[in-house]
Amino acid sequence: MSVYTSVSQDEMRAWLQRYALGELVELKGIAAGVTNTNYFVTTTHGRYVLTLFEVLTLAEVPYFLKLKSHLSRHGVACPAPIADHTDSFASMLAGKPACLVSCLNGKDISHPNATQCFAVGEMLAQMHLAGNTFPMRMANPRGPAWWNHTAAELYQHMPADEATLLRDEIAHQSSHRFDDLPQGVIHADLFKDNVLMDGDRIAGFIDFYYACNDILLYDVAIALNDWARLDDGSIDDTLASALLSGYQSVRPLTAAEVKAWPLMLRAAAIRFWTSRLLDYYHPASGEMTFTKDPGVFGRLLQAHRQRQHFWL
Ligand SMILES: Nc1ncnc2c1ncn2[C@@H]1O[C@H](COP(=O)(O)OP(=O)(O)OP(=O)(O)O)[C@@H](O)[C@H]1O
Ligand SMILES: N[C@@H](CCO)C(=O)O
Repeated sequence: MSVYTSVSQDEMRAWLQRYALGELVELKGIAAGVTNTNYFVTTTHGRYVLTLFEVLTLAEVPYFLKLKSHLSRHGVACPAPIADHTDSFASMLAGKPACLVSCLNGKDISHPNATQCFAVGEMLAQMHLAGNTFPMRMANPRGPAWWNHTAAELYQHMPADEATLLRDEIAHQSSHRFDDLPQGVIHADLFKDNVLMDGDRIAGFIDFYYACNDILLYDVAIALNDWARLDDGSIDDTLASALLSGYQSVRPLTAAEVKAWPLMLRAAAIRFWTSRLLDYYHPASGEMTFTKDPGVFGRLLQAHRQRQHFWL
């Protein structure tokens, strides 16, 4: 399904000469994934994942690959990019920027248990600490400025009560400053489908393509809003507490973060409500889109606004 760009065995064999990875044994397309083309590549040296970037340019890719390399070198569970004989992580293949990363032994899960939520929180905090020494910088492409101007265009399409809620929440968020909160490298999209699990162990975080510099607590809120959310849209107290305990077992939250936490959960809900609304009302033309339900995040925002207890 998500093999948009086909790579032939011959093309792959020739491209592999750039690497010290032996000879091609098998090349197999991966059905999962929405944005990029991915293949499992087996060589005489081992198993790797090939990604052909369908949107990012060759100039844009190094930030993400260098970040993954940095995190992996620091022990954070994520794929390690493989460097070629020119010491580059990416080059063109079949007309697209392409890279090879280590293949992780795990699967994404849709119904995590508390142990798994604890492990995700713990690894996220490890990632935040390891990110402190990453020298490159990236602004958040989906921060408040983005949701502000994107939502302004969406209100006209939305049911009036939902538009009022989104408008009111964005105004409320704009009146708060979070400058005193710890910042660093964040994943910014740590949903369940972006973590491969091996039982209760994290095999690896994947899909770093929204990674950027921003408020660390915002990343925790994004993860909690997905990992602790049940099928009926409600947040499970046990899963939420487990994720936060895991996080704080590595990096305890500051007093300023504890104070900002309720609003941060709401900010994280706005981010994905807005992006899903955008996909819903304006699906990108010519692209195969798999629109996810925006309403989930509207209801979650409403629930967070009424919540009295925040698991801290
Ligand atoms: N390093 C890896 N090791 C093992 N499997 C991987 C690895 N990277 C990706 N996969 C598999 O490939 C699938 C698709 O990857 P991914 O979700 O990154 O696709 P994408 O199209 O690049 O991103 P998205 O779906 O978020 O737009 C994953 O669900 C996972 O099954
Ligand atoms: N994780 C996002 C999609 C990728 O940004 C969502 O579920 O809306």
